[in-house]
Amino acid sequence: MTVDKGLLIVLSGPSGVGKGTVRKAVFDNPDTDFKYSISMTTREKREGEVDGVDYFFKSHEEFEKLIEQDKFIEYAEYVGNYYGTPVDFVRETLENGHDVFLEIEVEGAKQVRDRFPEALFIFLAPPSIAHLESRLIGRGTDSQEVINHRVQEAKRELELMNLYDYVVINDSVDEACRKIHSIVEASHLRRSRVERTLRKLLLEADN
Ligand SMILES: Nc1nc2c(ncn2[C@@H]2O[C@H](COP(=O)(O)OP(=O)(O)O)[C@@H](O)[C@H]2O)c(=O)[nH]1
Ligand SMILES: Nc1ncnc2c1ncn2[C@@H]1O[C@H](COP(=O)(O)OP(=O)(O)O)[C@@H](O)[C@H]1O
Repeated sequence: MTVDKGLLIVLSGPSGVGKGTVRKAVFDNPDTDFKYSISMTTREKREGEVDGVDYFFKSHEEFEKLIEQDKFIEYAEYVGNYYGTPVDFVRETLENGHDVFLEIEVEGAKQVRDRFPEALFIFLAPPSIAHLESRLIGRGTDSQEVINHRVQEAKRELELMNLYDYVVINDSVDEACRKIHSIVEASHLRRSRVERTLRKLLLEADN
């Protein structure tokens, strides 16, 4: 562990909990100095989305070639499309001492745990299942059948919560953002303390 390297921050949670909304609010805050890792995806670009800003949009063939070349920290298939985190950007940015923020679904987050166990894992949870369902309905992007499926999936995904370092309830978006900022701050302080103590003990052991 070296504190001059950046911290990898992973925000995950069930579909419809508000990951995208909270992530946007975190990056709208001018005090945020984490770097957002733009994912690659094979899904269609939506109206208003910009290639290289919202996602790097790739064909299935391009994405599978990148998988073969081991270009992802993690990737997952989600509702019929691939989504993945490019490895080069994350490694270079962390090496340069900047914190990197990932907003990804739960399967991908599991893979990040294996490759970056020192990362900070934050689970975004809904205040209740009823809130989750009404947010999915309110978003207006899915049929009732897909919503029912997502709610069933979410119940399974909620059980993964205990694998995370922190759980943030997305009641108010502003409050969730504030909590994420203080969790990151606390993690930096903890890392510095641990490293200082470790250095001191190793120095003593050498003498
Ligand atoms: N595993 C993984 N999931 C991702 C990545 N990028 C985005 N996602 C997740 O993919 C899911 C679908 O994202 P998107 O198609 O933008 O739709 P929406 O967030 O449901 O409106 C969300 O849960 C995102 O958090 C990634 O690089 N890896
Ligand atoms: N704290 C919140 N209170 C009320 N509605 C919210 C909140 N957070 C997100 N939403 C709404 O819930 C829906 C799902 O949010 P979204 O960010 O798309 O979720 P995810 O990225 O986790 O799938 C959106 O319509 C969004 O506006």
